[in-house]
Amino acid sequence: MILHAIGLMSGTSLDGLDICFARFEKKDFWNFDILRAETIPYPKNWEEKLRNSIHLSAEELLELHSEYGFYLGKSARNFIGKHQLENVDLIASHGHTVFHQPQKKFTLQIGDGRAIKIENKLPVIYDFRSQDVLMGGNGAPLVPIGDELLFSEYDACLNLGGFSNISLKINEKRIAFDIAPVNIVLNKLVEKFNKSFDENGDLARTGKIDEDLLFKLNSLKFYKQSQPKSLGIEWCNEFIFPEFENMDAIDLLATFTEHVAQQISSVINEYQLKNILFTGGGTYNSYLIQKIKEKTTAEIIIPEREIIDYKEALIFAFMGVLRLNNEINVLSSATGSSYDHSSGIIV
Ligand SMILES: Nc1ncnc2c1ncn2[C@@H]1O[C@H](COP(=O)(O)OP(=O)(O)OP(=O)(O)O)[C@@H](O)[C@H]1O
Ligand SMILES: CC(=O)N[C@H]1[C@@H]2OC[C@@H](O2)[C@@H](O)[C@@H]1O[C@H](C)C(=O)O
Repeated sequence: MILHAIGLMSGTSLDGLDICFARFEKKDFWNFDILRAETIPYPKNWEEKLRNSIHLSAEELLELHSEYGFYLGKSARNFIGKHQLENVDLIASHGHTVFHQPQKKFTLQIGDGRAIKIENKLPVIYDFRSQDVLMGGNGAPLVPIGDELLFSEYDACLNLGGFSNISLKINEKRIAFDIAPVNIVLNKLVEKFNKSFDENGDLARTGKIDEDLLFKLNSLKFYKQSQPKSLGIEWCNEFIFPEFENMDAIDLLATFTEHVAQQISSVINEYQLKNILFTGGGTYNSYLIQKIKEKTTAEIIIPEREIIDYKEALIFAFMGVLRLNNEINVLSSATGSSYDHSSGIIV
């Protein structure tokens, strides 16, 4: 079986919309080939709209859900036109997460899939997380199904995005969980320097680690919880940002980078991982990578740019393919829901 799919992913860092067009073929195993991929940076007004979405009234949020759906649909249409793609079988869209509170059984990714369908007249699969949280799961992370079926040659896959999450296999069972917030915090800290991110970790490199703050951060309850577990921006607002009052921004960057490196390496060491595939924009933060390497003997594998940047969009495209075939696309061992299932609304 061969299917060609587009995956749309809007990450927590709000740097842009990742679009990945890939070919998937199932023989004994699934194979993939990324054919085209692109990040469409958000225009300032869209970045702001999405960033402010948590403060909207219910009515305004519904309006944004439609408007952003058309934005996604048009972006996919432009991408198809620009690359003259004639064989797209489906579009799978993650949407943009506004609220994520699995303990209260809700999660919201805006960007109405029906609007994407109107713009493209192709099968669209969207809303991949809600079913899982209704079933008592965390609704995240979802990419482990792709790690399991497309990247099984690695001991573990680790994503350094807005948050850091890992998926790994123990006793033939794939588990996954969020490790710590990463770029969502680092990006906020560099706003003071009129930058959108700490390129290669160069600012953090010059700062001084505040041992008291480091201890406080490492003592947060989340780090002691057992998996499955996941983080949301609400958690950073409540537990991370209040710790930052009155401190030098450079030292905060240095301390937080050290904190992330410690949390990540402690997971690598705890599970005695031998080789780990690193992806997500934080992989370009050479200072953070250097710090992680100093704290573990595991092999850190940094793949080609296409995989670093588009693995998540690729896996959402793949989840759409699985959904269309009615195959399992959410692993309950990763999300903590009651059983493996095939998730996503098809229109
Ligand atoms: N050269 C670089 N040096 C340091 N950090 C970088 C570099 N390039 C990208 N980044 C970081 O990576 C971020 C983007 O990463 P990515 O696109 O993986 O995040 P995301 O998809 O929004 O997150 P998530 O996976 O949590 O949804 C940027 O906002 C920036 O913080
Ligand atoms: C609720 C939500 O959007 N979670 C994202 C977020 O960004 C990274 C981390 O937090 C991960 O749990 C998840 O995304 C990835 C793609 C996932 O579900 O696997």
